[in-house]
Amino acid sequence: MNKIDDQILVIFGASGDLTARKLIPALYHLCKGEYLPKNFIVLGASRTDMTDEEFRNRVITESKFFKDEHKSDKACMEDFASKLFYQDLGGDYNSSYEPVKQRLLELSKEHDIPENYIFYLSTPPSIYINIANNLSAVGLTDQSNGWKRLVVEKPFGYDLKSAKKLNKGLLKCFNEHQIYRIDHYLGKETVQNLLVTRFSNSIFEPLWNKNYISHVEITNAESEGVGSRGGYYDGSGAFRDMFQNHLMQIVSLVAMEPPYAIEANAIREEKLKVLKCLKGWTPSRIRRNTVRAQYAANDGMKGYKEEDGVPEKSKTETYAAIKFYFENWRWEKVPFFVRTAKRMPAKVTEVIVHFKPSPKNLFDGKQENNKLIIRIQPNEGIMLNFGMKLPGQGFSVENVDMDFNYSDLSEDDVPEAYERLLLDVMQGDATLYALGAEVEEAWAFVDPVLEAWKNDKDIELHQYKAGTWGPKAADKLLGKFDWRDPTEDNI
Ligand SMILES: NC(=O)C1=CN([C@@H]2O[C@H](COP(=O)(O)OP(=O)(O)OC[C@H]3O[C@@H](n4cnc5c(N)ncnc54)[C@H](OP(=O)(O)O)[C@@H]3O)[C@@H](O)[C@H]2O)C=CC1
Ligand SMILES: O=C1O[C@H](COP(=O)(O)O)[C@@H](O)[C@H](O)[C@H]1O
Repeated sequence: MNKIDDQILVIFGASGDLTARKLIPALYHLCKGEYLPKNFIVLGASRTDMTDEEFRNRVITESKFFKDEHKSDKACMEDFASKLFYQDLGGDYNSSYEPVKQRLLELSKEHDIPENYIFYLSTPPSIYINIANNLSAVGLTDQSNGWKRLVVEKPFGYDLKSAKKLNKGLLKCFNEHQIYRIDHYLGKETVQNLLVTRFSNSIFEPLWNKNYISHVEITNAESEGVGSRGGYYDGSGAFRDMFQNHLMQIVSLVAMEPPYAIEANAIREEKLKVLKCLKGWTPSRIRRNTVRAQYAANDGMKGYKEEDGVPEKSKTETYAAIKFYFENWRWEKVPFFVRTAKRMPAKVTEVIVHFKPSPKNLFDGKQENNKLIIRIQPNEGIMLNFGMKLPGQGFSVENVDMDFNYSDLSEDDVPEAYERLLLDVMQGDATLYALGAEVEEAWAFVDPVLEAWKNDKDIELHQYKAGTWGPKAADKLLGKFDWRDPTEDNI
């Protein structure tokens, strides 16, 4: 691991859910694993009036995470807690950030830390530009005495127009290379492993194209409903919440060309290039190739419209399935099928690469195609499905699985996505963060679908029973293929 500069991480929105549930636990693990630099401080900042001690209580003593898992590690906890500080922003995020600046200078001096600051935006997105402007107004974007980085949480815009506005607003205060747009799926080990699977194994890459691949299928299923996030979710829906960002990132990693190196610019440029090859939409193609649906009450589970914060007449989709193509040499005419939903039978994310059949079936019975299944979560791993001769007379073929479980590779637990991503930004490595142009390209693809779903009366909002695999219409979308049931085996 590269040496990490001493630094201060400033979290805006530090009184919120993400800070307590994800960021602080991830930082604690990094501290426990001795990954943090020698001099490191977290400065929480938000409008809530709190002292340093009250902030520590809020995110450690009262945290469910620390109650559940880490009672015993007292010395570690105390060391970690001593790194946490808090700065009240006064009434709102628009007051001058002079007090934040003074506090940072004091902390830098006291703890012998250069003015290396990460500003992590963990507030509602509506105030991201305000925060950037306020930082710039008091000179906190100035890099003469230390580097400055900005981490931006999703959602990165609501549509192409707002994403462009956000990019433009942030770029007035920070350069592109200082901006880290977070997508926690890129922090998942098996998502990163997609690069290794493809580009470190000469047996896969020669087959990774239209000559050998029949279609690519991606399932992202959650068993939970929207829970307490109904208010947020209803303004978003499955397509914005999961497809535009996380699933488009996975799709780009599956479809991109080999990068010239495993480094930020090389990988991000290839992802951007392949997104530019996505085949555009026409109204009829959207009608034929997209399906949206909402979960209905079933088996003791509430329907979406009965969830807290969701309007009774909501038309927001909790299920989205889509078929699309890339127009390039590698993928011409290879359909990609992606589905994402809440309230499915299981929580699972997997990529399935379906290979074409061999040119002629020489053996008894129907020939099953080879499949490579990349399980992103849970039970991270890879499974290759291929035909073998059944023992005995004749040539009967049965498809068998060769599987590899990611946990067999190391005794260590698979690190949480936020740990990896936080450590990367601390080191200035943007490989697993999205470029502004990538985000805009993804919105350009998603926008026409959302527009049609809103306005095209011929596009139905289907229903599916909570706890099932979605509406029949999504099966039709696959034509002669079938969705794989991810619960049929456990890799
Ligand atoms: N929670 C999660 O699991 C995930 C969250 N995100 C994203 O991370 C960001 C933070 O999420 P989360 O912590 O859940 O959000 P919260 O709603 O908990 O907000 C974070 C903090 O922002 C401040 N805040 C809230 N509303 C406003 C407002 N209207 N104006 C100014 N400040 C406000 C509050 O602090 P105070 O009042 O003290 O200033 C609040 O504690 C969001 O952009 C979210 O989309 C992304 C992925 C997952
Ligand atoms: O960004 C989001 O992701 C979660 C799913 O994340 P996972 O790591 O648990 O797969 C999703 O529940 C949420 O709606 C969405 O905003």
